[in-house]
Amino acid sequence: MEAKIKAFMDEVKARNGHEPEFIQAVQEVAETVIPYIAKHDIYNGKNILLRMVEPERLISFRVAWVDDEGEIHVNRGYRIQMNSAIGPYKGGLRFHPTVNASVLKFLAFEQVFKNSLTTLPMGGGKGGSDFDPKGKSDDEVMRFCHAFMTELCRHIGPNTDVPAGDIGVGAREIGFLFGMYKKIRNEFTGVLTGKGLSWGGSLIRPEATGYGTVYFADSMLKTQGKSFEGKKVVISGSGNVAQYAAEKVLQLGGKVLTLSDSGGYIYDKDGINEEKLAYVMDLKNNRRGRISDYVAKYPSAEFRKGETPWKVACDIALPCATQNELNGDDAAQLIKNGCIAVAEGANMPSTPEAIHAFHDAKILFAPGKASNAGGVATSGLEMSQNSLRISWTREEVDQRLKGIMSDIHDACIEYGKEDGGYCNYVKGANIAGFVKVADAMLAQGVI
Ligand SMILES: NC(=O)C1=CN([C@@H]2O[C@H](COP(=O)(O)OP(=O)(O)OC[C@H]3O[C@@H](n4cnc5c(N)ncnc54)[C@H](OP(=O)(O)O)[C@@H]3O)[C@@H](O)[C@H]2O)C=CC1
Ligand SMILES: O=C(O)CCC(=O)C(=O)O
Repeated sequence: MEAKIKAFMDEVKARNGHEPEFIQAVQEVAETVIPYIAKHDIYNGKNILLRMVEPERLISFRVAWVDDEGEIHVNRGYRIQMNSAIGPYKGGLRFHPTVNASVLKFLAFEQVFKNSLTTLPMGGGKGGSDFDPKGKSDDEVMRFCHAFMTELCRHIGPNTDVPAGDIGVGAREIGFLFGMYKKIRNEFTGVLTGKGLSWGGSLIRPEATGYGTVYFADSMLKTQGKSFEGKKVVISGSGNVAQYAAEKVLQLGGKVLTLSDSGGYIYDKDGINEEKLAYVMDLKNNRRGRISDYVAKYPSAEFRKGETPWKVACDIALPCATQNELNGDDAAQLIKNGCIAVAEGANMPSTPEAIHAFHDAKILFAPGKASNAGGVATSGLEMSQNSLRISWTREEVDQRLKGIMSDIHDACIEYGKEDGGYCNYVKGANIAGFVKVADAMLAQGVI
């Protein structure tokens, strides 16, 4: 089996050698899915996984825009249309200086499995730009988004490809992107998700990724008769996912000790309660400030510059910032401090070494493609509401989100439970996600 996996990865590396994040994501899937394929005749000899690692379409384009001083800037825009076997391409747009083809291909690849796990009919895609919205005025962000959509609009549509937000793309950016799509195409349609409530958005979509991550972690804890009640929780990030993960942890009786951004993390030993979280939401979403500002408002908290929060002793860790933010040493520290569960709100935040450490220690570990799938699942619910031209209530969407997260948890258990009872959720998510897409690809022939 080792030889088979190596031969497969050699071929992937030969074609994508300069794309480390993409290779990392594929390696993790290959290690769990190739042994499964070997035991199931219908997939043998079809090169399904090799077809799945090649994007159906990779679009790259120039985005030229003018800043407030009249200076012209050029960024690179992308859309990776990875796999459409089970539905239109679906996945977020990331605006961040680290964006490149490797990062977006890893995200698009993960998205294929994640979207399959949601049980909704969505293929996988991802896109974005190396544009950095940080420090830009609202007008500059608007001009960039309009320029970006001027090209992207040719490649997307409600039955073709439906983008949404990700790092650096929130409600403000989705509004500007939607406005330009509508103007150019002269149609009001559900072409993006994460829209404002008065123009086609869904209740609970802003909360969905963070809430879903905590629902998934709660399901994992329940398998051991445990819950969030009274648990110390360490969270990284302070953006969309981190904020609503923190909100749900508080609702379930947990104590949130940390939040972070790329400048460092804040540690509040008294806990970040609802009032403090409301301050963070205003700071980040309206004033667009830094997490370090928290200690000026709440001086009993500490700001630890340039560090990640994994040294803080906790029961549960929720990495909700970015890829590879939690390495093998961090994992060892968490385990040493008695951490019992890790659920990824971000995409691929744990390095392979960290994941091996969690598995070796047999602690509960949920990979992002399972635990953060609530965001895209609720985007799928937004698409359904747009098609039906109706709006479901907050309670109705939340109930559906809970149901979907519980079904994903069950699917991971079905495919990931090992002898001795430990559930390898990475294996479970990869195989459960693979089966549905692979079966659709088999049915559709070699295309
Ligand atoms: N939004 C969604 O619905 C979904 C998001 N995700 C994933 O969740 C993660 C967070 O996304 P989201 O909350 O939407 O994004 P936001 O832009 O709202 O927030 C991102 C947060 O992560 C921090 N961050 C970004 N890059 C780094 C870095 N290199 N080092 C340390 N901190 C960093 C940011 O800090 P700073 O402001 O300093 O950059 C910010 O606090 C991403 O991995 C994303 O792919 C997954 C599923 C759905
Ligand atoms: O809501 C969506 O379509 C995309 C969410 C996303 O980008 C993700 O799940 O990583």
